[in-house]
Amino acid sequence: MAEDTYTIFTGNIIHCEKLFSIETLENGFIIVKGSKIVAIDQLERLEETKKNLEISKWQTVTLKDTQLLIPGLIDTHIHAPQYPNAGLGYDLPLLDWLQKYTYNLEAKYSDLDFSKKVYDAIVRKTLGYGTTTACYFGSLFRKSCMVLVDSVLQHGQRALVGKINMTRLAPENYLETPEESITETETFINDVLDKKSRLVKPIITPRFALSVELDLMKKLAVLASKYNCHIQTHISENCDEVCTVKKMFVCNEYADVYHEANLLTNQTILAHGIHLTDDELKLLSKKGSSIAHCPSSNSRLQSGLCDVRRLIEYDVSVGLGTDVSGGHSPSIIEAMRSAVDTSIHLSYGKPDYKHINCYDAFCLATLGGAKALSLDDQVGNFKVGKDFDALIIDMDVENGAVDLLQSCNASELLQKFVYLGDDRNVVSVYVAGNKVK
Ligand SMILES: Nc1nc2[nH]cnc2c(=O)[nH]1
Ligand SMILES: [Zn+2]
Repeated sequence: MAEDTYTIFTGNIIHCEKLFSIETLENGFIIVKGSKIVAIDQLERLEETKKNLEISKWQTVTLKDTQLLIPGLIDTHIHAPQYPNAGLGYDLPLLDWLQKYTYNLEAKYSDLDFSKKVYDAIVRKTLGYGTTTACYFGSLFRKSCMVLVDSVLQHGQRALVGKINMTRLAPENYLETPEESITETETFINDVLDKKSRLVKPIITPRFALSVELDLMKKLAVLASKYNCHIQTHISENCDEVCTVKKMFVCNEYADVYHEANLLTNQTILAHGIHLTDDELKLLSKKGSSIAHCPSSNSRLQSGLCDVRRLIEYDVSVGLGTDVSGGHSPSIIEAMRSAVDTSIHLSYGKPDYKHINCYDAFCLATLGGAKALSLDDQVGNFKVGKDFDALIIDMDVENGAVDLLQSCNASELLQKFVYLGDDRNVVSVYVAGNKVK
């Protein structure tokens, strides 16, 4: 959208106003100027608002009764190079799965043509499912990670992109020395910053504690501080992983390792966190570090059931992640369903346990993700002043998975979307006011 033109969206609007409360406007409007939301209200106040804002030129997008305007979905944890393995190799738990399937695939990304092919595909696919912001793990290879950055820029997604750091416990051709790890990461950060994009930022990405020695982690924390960068890694995903970390680092808790390395900041996002202890959750809460909840992956790799309710009670920010290809699906719609299922499974036999519902999952996939990535000053809901990252959902599309067969109000359309929706129901995608689908 040109900076001086206004676009007025009218129709059903739903967003997570604050965690975990939904605002529904059955007959509402949002006014967008350039990349920003300048007004949101009930339709009867549109004329008055246009007058107040002195809007003389605008275009209108009028939603159908079967359509819904919602904030863009946020994937807080996804491995772009693992996309070719989505749906494959779920016969092994985490540590064996990494050795047998994952590192061998990721080692292929020294090939930049292969990188381009896969990265274009995953960025287009996630945008198609309505992921307006993605927090990507790349591969070990800096140049390949820049190919991912270029795909993201080309297709107009908002993203954090990380070059993995990994110096041990993988095949020879997929390791770097600690010296290379630091210099390549700093070069990568500068190369991404040189793109001068508002939408795409670098993120420091030590793979997990087993891949990187403490001294290197400390140096990466210094880089994060120097460039004010986000940090991402994995934590407490699998019981064998937790035991091995405790033995290798001679520590009481997994989180102590990251704490000692100064990697726990309020811009740190940790994937999984299934087996965290109460003390670790207190530490994460104190540090303002967040969890990327990846329920599909937790099932596919038989890692366990992550209790999101418990994380929220400890005041730890939570977003949703697909964790492709630990997770089989690149869709955050699927992750919302899986988050509800996991929570219901945890509630069995506990009469007082309040499992999360589809509205909670929607909050996690939007404002929750934005908070987890510390991007909630920019995205996550339709507050005036934020960027317009949004989806038009239509639950009555031809050849979709859903036959609507009755009229539905806005809340019912959202329920249908969470439980039955897929990319065919995501008819338009906007990132910072630009229509990218
Ligand atoms: N799910 C998952 N967990 C990890 N822990 C370390 N690396 C990985 C990975 O690639 N996927
Ligand atoms: Zn992961």
